[in-house]
Amino acid sequence: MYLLTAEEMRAIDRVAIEEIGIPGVVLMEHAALSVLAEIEKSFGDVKGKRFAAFCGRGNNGGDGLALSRLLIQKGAECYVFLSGTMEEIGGDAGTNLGVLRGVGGYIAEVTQKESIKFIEKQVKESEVIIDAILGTGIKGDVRGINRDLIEFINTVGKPVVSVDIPSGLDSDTGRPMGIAVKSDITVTFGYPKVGEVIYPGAEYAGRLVVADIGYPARIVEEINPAGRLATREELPFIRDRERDTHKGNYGHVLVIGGSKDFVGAPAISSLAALKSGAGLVTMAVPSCVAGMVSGRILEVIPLSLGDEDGYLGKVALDEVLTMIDRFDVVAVGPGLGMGEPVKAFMDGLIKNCPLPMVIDADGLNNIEPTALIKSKAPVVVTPHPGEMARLTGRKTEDVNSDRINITREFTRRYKATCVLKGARTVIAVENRYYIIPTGNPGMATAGSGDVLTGVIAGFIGQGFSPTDAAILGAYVHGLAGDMLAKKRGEYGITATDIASYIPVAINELKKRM
Ligand SMILES: NC(=O)C1=CN([C@@H]2O[C@H](COP(=O)(O)OP(=O)(O)OC[C@H]3O[C@@H](n4cnc5c(N)ncnc54)[C@H](OP(=O)(O)O)[C@@H]3O)[C@@H](O)[C@H]2O)[C@@H](O)CC1
Ligand SMILES: Nc1ncnc2c1ncn2[C@@H]1O[C@H](COP(=O)(O)OP(=O)(O)O)[C@@H](O)[C@H]1O
Ligand SMILES: [K+]
Repeated sequence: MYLLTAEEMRAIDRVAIEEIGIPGVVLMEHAALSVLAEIEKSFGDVKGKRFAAFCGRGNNGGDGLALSRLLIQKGAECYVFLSGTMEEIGGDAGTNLGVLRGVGGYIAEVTQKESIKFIEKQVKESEVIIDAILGTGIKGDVRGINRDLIEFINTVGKPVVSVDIPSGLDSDTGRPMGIAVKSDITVTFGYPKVGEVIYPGAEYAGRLVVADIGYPARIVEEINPAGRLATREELPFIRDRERDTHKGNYGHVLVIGGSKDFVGAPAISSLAALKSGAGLVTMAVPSCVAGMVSGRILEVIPLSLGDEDGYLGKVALDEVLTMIDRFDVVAVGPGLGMGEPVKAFMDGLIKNCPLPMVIDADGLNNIEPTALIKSKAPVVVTPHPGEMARLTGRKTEDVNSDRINITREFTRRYKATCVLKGARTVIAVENRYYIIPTGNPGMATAGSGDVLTGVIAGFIGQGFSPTDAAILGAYVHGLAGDMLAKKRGEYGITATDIASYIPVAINELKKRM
């Protein structure tokens, strides 16, 4: 699903209204009708119910005024609070103000903070608050009475429905512009806005409903926004397995990892690759830990490589490269540890490996990103924000505050599909990026990233392109976590639990495809 910035949304509005000739007030009516429909769906028949609608002076306020009139016509009581005076409202919003007055709606002008105490009673009597103060037209930090009203709405303790976007939220960054409404439901028009699906914006938006208000599809296609929200319907298609096939048809994944410091990580990735449907998985670890890990997963083929003081190094590299044509894809990094031998191993592997690679964890911690440019085959990197910080010479907080741009920049510079993990994983591929909506804080647990590495490699082995495998893998990984959390709660989920749910998640997805 397209994911839009405020500028892209404005361009769509402009083409729809000025070039195609759809009157703005028609779009506004559709917008209001779509919010009404969602209110009826969520709160039932509106007849006899009380609403408090806060309307700003721009078009977002106009949507709110049209909605208030529709509510009144359906038999609801609706107090309308304008953040300004009626004279200040013009254009399509002005038209709707006129119509609302025509049907006899109650309208109060709230122009200063001191007046809020006079409306408190009416607001507290209302069952639902409608937030139509600010939309995508916000400029700078929220000022004046709009700020006071947002502050007030957040203290009332009634369900809030936001029109298009929670007032005060930046449509592009998902950050409040000083302050923002904390909504229960946001009905957004046309397409979701970037800031509504990434954090912290997603938390402000509450349940996000995307409403079609009649923008012709060709407008967005021509604008071709870079952002996409990964949705079930648009995921790479997972085919049924053909009957006359064997394990050789589903890819042989080579997982390389482990060191004297970490023994479990490559095993978790190997298990996950199998759970994603890989035909064969070989797990290569330094010989010093081979005895500890091989045999833990009976289905995995163990491969013991030469070790250098407990780490993989040059000898291991030669061994891997000699037998590389036995495999279809390499997943490298989990548990490798740090140090010179590992650096040499990773450097040589990236330069010489002819197979697609998924590089994670210490596979990333031991390289400079410029090394990726020299890879012979497509590479997927799966850093968490800490790893991304090291790769790009930033602080982790800085990575997290600009996740999309940093991920896109990484892919552009180093020619690798980049998966930046964390709440709302971002995946950059060439000139697009995807936000993965699945996953939950229960997945913030040791080894859950190793599961993702195995799943992506497993999908590449089964014939998905590395970018498709990254998108599908991240979605499935998060869905497995969500299904687990739904069943058992978010506490105490382990990485192997997530791996064991990968087949369940794939099955669930296939049902809807
Ligand atoms: N016809 C269309 O295009 C359609 C548009 N649609 C709807 O319109 C919305 C976009 O409308 P928009 O562009 O009018 O801007 P909007 O979000 O109402 O904000 C402007 C108002 O906010 C104020 N304000 C701004 N910044 C502020 C700040 N920092 N602090 C305080 N105040 C601030 C600004 O005040 P001013 O600068 O004038 O003092 C002005 O009053 C969009 O989200 C969707 O809901 C749909 O109906 C479909 C058709
Ligand atoms: N709050 C969250 N919401 C969604 N996904 C999360 C959340 N926390 C963690 N995850 C997911 O869990 C995985 C954690 O990976 P990572 O940090 O590499 O862990 P590890 O290094 O222990 O394997 C990532 O895929 C990440 O997206
Ligand atoms: K709003």
